[in-house]
Amino acid sequence: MNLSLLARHSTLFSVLCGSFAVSTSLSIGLGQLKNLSDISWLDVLGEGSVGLLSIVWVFFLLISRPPGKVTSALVIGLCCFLFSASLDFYDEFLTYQDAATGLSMFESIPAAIGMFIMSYALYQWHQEQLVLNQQLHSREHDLRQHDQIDFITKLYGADYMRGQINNKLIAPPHSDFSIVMLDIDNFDQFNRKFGHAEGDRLLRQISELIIMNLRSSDLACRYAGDRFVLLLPNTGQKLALELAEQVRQAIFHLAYKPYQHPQAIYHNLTFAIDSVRPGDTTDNIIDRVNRSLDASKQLLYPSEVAL
Ligand SMILES: Nc1nc2c(ncn2[C@@H]2O[C@H](COP(=O)(O)OP(=O)(O)OP(=O)(O)O)[C@@H](O)[C@H]2O)c(=O)[nH]1
Repeated sequence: MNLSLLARHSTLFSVLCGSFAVSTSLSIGLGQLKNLSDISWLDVLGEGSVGLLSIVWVFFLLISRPPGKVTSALVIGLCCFLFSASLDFYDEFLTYQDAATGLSMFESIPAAIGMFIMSYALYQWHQEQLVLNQQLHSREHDLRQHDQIDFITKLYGADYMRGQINNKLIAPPHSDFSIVMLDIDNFDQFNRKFGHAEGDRLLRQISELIIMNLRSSDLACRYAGDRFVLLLPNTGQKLALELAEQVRQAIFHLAYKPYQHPQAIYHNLTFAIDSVRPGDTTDNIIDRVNRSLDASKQLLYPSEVAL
């Protein structure tokens, strides 16, 4: 279970605690304890479970979704629901005098409002998912092999990439096929300054930007660490250069804000391009583009790249 998103939802966490605190104070302030014999334990179990499960739902939302309008609406809707559920739960232990009977009369109103808010948010979530599915579809070429997907970036890994290059080499006719290898500059420094979890988040965002800038026929893979490979079928070197430069520009303009760091951090990529030549094998293409990238890095950062 990845809890890294939890720390970014402090406001929503306060809303959850606030709704719980208000319902508890209202109930305790206005009610009087029932006799034990008047308590229906079956109702306590049922209503207690509803409240508890609402909290579990909020927890899973907070660890699954990034901050944003849809997440806020889902959590606020659930908090309204939890507000009613907790009043209902306290009802089982408390009786209210005439002046406070309004509380039990109106206790279901927040739940209804919460359901409306959640319905709206679920519709927005559905729209969001349609866009994501479209992106997934375009990067997958109809074939998804889950065991070959990189856990952090959700891109295909190096093994899948090798398989795809192999297939391309053995399948005639041999049209233009270019390979771009990209490497994030100074990623190690970023990792050391902001931590590994932030590094993972940055890798994810960069991967999403890469996908968004590719055509439906292209494939992006995570080769290793901060190094990515783009496989571009039916693409000569000139077009490959244009595509790689578009990706570089997109990432260069990503204003990435690490957690609790007010200033945006910008990143550059270095890339190398190669095209399949007659008699090539998968290993020598990868080796060639790898060496070409190392050479470019060495020119840009002479002291950092090992020979
Ligand atoms: N957060 C995170 N870091 C990773 C992962 N895999 C590799 N790294 C880190 O990526 C960094 C790669 O370092 P380098 O190869 O020196 O890359 P660099 O700092 O970009 O240096 P240049 O390529 O010369 O610009 C190291 O700090 C690795 O620990 C990962 O999955 N997540």
